Amino acid sequence: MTRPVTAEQAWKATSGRAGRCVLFFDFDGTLAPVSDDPTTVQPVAKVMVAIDALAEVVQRIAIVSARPVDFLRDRFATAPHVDLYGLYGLEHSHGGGETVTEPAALPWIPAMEELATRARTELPTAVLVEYKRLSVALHWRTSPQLASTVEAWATAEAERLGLRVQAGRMVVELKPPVDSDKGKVIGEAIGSAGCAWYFGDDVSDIKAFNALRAREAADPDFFGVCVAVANPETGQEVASAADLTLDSPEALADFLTDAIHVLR
Ligand SMILES: O=P(O)(O)OC[C@H]1O[C@H](O[C@H]2O[C@H](CO)[C@@H](O)[C@H](O)[C@H]2O)[C@H](O)[C@@H](O)[C@@H]1O
Repeated sequence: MTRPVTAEQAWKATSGRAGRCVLFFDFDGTLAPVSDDPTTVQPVAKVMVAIDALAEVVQRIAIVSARPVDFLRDRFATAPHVDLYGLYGLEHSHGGGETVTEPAALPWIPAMEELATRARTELPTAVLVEYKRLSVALHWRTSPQLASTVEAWATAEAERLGLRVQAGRMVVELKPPVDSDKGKVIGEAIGSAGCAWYFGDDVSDIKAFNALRAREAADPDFFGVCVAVANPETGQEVASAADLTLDSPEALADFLTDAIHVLR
């Protein structure tokens, strides 16, 4: 299909191949509204209802997130058919099965634990340190004036320890130097699907968009749709890279609910 597409055109094109289509979703800011406390967020209830219904018509549904799989499993406990890719693909779990961790990342667990402890000691107490076993996220949402302090600390630690830095919405994350990102996840997880949608809100999701584009370029029969969930923090960068833009996780819930009727 020649771009730009409308939502109606995109779902219509999907309906002819729904059984060969994968729906990929980012979590924070896409399925769940952003809030100050990362530990308490939940997906929008109506999204969960729509995902359940869509799972019956599409080939597969997967979450591709920077969160650990355990966190995602807790949120998707009622939807074991949803595949989970956590920590940018360093962990995954399929069909409610065990969590598999990328072996190359395992030796980094002690360094990450130590890093989180030092972050709590060395950074201002207003910075929220989120230890995720294989990565550490440093949040300044409740104290935006600390952004440059946190970024400078993270950059210095990344250089000192040989870690990778991932920027996000009022957060910077330190990760092991293991090749894994949302683009790589999508490139591998698409498998032999004939169609895929990716929904995301943050800069790390652009790599997933690019992976769909690359697949489309390599396979003219493949149909990919990239959807941005808009927000003032990532601004135009994600929206510009997408085919379609939605206003919020709540708008995504309505969008998916409408799609059920087209795909059935
Ligand atoms: O890949 P994602 O699922 O989108 O995860 C990205 C980051 O999401 C979380 O942080 C973001 O959401 C928090 C809760 O709403 C918010 O407080 C924070 O400001 C956002 O950056 C998560 O806590 C991070 O670990 C993820 O990297």
